[in-house]
Amino acid sequence: MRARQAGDMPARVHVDGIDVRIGDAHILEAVGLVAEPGTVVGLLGPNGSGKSTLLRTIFRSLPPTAGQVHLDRDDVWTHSVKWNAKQTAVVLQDAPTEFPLTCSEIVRMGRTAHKRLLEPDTAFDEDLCDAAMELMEITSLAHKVFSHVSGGERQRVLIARALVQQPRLLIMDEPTNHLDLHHQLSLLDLATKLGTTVVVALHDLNLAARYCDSVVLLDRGRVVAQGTPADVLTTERIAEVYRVDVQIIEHPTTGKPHIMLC
Ligand SMILES: Nc1ncnc2c1ncn2[C@@H]1O[C@H](COP(=O)(O)OP(=O)(O)OP(=O)(O)O)[C@@H](O)[C@H]1O
Repeated sequence: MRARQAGDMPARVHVDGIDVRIGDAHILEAVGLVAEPGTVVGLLGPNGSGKSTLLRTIFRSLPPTAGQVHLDRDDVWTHSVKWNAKQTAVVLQDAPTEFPLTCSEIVRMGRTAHKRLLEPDTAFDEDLCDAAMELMEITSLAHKVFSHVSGGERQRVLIARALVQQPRLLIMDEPTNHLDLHHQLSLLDLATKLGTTVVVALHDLNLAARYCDSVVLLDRGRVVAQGTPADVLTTERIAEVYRVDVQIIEHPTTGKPHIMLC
């Protein structure tokens, strides 16, 4: 399944000098990052370091106090919600569960950004939704009520909804949280193959090292380091930022850094 519409290119994301202040709290300070088109960029950092807040400024949910977010040449904050919905799909940590809708209806909602009000689904929409549900292994859940399925199943429904949106940028906030090991690996493997640009907040450093082209390490609202996982994830930095002693080896199969607790 392709994550984009024919003719649409994956976005280049440029976040520059982002500050977020809420009341007296300075939550993000001069944060910047670049996600090259079609790459997977991991946002890492301890609890409260600012990952979700940064993602919210990128998908136009929380206006920054200063700084800019560009998708290619477009400043997302100068465009409408509708425009942004055509570019960016978002999978968040805590999905509302009160919808009286089936899983299939939730997935179909992903097509809304590309349609006019009350425009019926086409055969193309149907095919896209069927393919996304198959890919996320949720076809058997199609007629189940979204709020009645498990946390991991709900997460996979929401990922399928994001895929049918055919975004140029896919943002995911700790998408592996509710997923079992098989679905964690297949989701991140899929992220590397979609061809769209992906910015994903992750807690699992080994998954980040394995699947991300580059990572941005945040601590207390500031970028500590960014670059390839091998450059950023050093024993010294992990000890400093996470307050945990680790050993790092080269994974015998993937050749990627593999982090082990001491
Ligand atoms: N609306 C708000 N008002 C005040 N403080 C806030 C608000 N939203 C977030 N914060 C604070 O900003 C900081 C960063 O929060 P954020 O959710 O971005 O962190 P995170 O890195 O995503 O954390 P986690 O890994 O726990 O999900 C936290 O200290 C949080 O308490």
